[in-house]
Order: sequence, then C-alpha cells, then structure tokens
Amino acid sequence: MNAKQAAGYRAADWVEDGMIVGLGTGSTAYYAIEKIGERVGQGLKIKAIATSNASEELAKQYHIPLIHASEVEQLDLAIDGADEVDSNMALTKGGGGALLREKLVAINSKQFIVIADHSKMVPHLGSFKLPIELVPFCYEWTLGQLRRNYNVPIEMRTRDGELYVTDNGNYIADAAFGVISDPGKLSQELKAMTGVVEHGLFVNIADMVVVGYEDGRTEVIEKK
Ligand SMILES: O=C(CO)[C@H](O)[C@H](O)COP(=O)(O)O
Repeated sequence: MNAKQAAGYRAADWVEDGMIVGLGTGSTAYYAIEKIGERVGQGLKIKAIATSNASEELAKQYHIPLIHASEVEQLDLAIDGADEVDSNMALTKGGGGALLREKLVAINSKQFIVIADHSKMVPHLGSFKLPIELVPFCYEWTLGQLRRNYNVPIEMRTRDGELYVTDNGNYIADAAFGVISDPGKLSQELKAMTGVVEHGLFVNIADMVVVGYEDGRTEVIEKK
C-alpha cells in the first residue's frame, strides 16, 4: 500500500448503492476507480461520469456503468486527486491536464472528496505551477496578457515537442506564481480573461480531503 493508494481506496468507502459518481483523473484517482471497480464487481450498483478519456477507459475496464451528462441533473459524489491542498481546502489541480472536466464534475456534485498523498498538503498554494487552459485561437496573445498581468514565469505545456492538447482540444499554460496569497481573487481574475477557458484553482469546492500516508494510514479532513 502506498500513500496514494491508501487515500484512493479509503475514499471509495463513501460510494453507496444507487449513487451517480464523478471519477477523477490521475495516479491517485486511479486507485479510487480501481477500488470502486472492485466493489462494482461485488455487486455495488452505481453509475459514473469520468473526467478524462483515460479515466473513462479505466472505468470501462472495471465494468463501471458510464452515463452521459444529459441523463442526470447532478452527481451525488465526485472523487478526485489534487496537486496541492492548502489549509482552507483550496486546491491546485490540472497537473494531468483534465482541470476543465474535473471542475465541471466537482461543482456539479453534491459532495466533492479530494484524495491526496500527504506531500500535497501545503500552507499556501503556488509551489506547483498553476495550469491555465487556453483557447488555441490566438493563444500567444492570451499568454502575453497573462505574462504582462502577473510578471511570473509562464510556459506553454508541451508533450513530445508539441503543444499539449487537452481532451477538450485546448492548450495549457503553466504559471509559476510562487506563493498564491489570495487564491479566490486570482481565480476570479483568471476566469475573467478572454482566451482563458479555465484554470486549476479550486476554491470553496472541496467538501472533504482524504490524506494518505506511506504506512497505509489515512486522515479525513472535513470542511469547517
Ligand atoms: O488534477 C489532476 C489531473 O488534471 C490530478 O488530480 C492531479 O494532477 C493529481 O494527480 P496525481 O493523483 O497523479 O498526483
């Protein structure tokens, strides 16, 4: 058992019969999907929506029934990883590039459980570069505007020497803010910029954090 597995497996305990569940993305969410899949194999009756093509494939491997958003108004529960979690349960997400679908699923869920190994718990967000999803059209102008506004290093994400393309066909810029002293303010500012589709700050969205440790222990932190 490793820390990510401990967190992912523990969070699967909150999944109950009849629920519509949002499945996150990343190496911690992998374990949650694995455990949920095992429980589905043992008779648990749920339906799910995945936040990425990769998680959708994983869910299919485990025969977790998948539905389309048009079939439900709201999810009961979403479980997803994070790149950083601060002391107010604000998050940085999007290291895996799935931030847009992840935020859509999280805000449309009655309960959002974050799963994180202990290294993700930080006093302030910002050490992890903040992913910002950009519309490909004229992205150079949006990038220039971001650099002028914040005067911090911001680089376009690449993969195999090409610009990284999200499941939604957009690009990602990673911004090295250092310390983000007011995540709520930055979140609103970025959201208001034309050319920015979404960003990886999740403020006042998480209801609970399940923290995993190397020895298999977990700690559950609930919203104050
Ligand atoms: O936001 C995400 C993907 O877009 C992931 O939840 C985040 O990157 C954490 O990943 P991991 O569990 O692999 O450390």
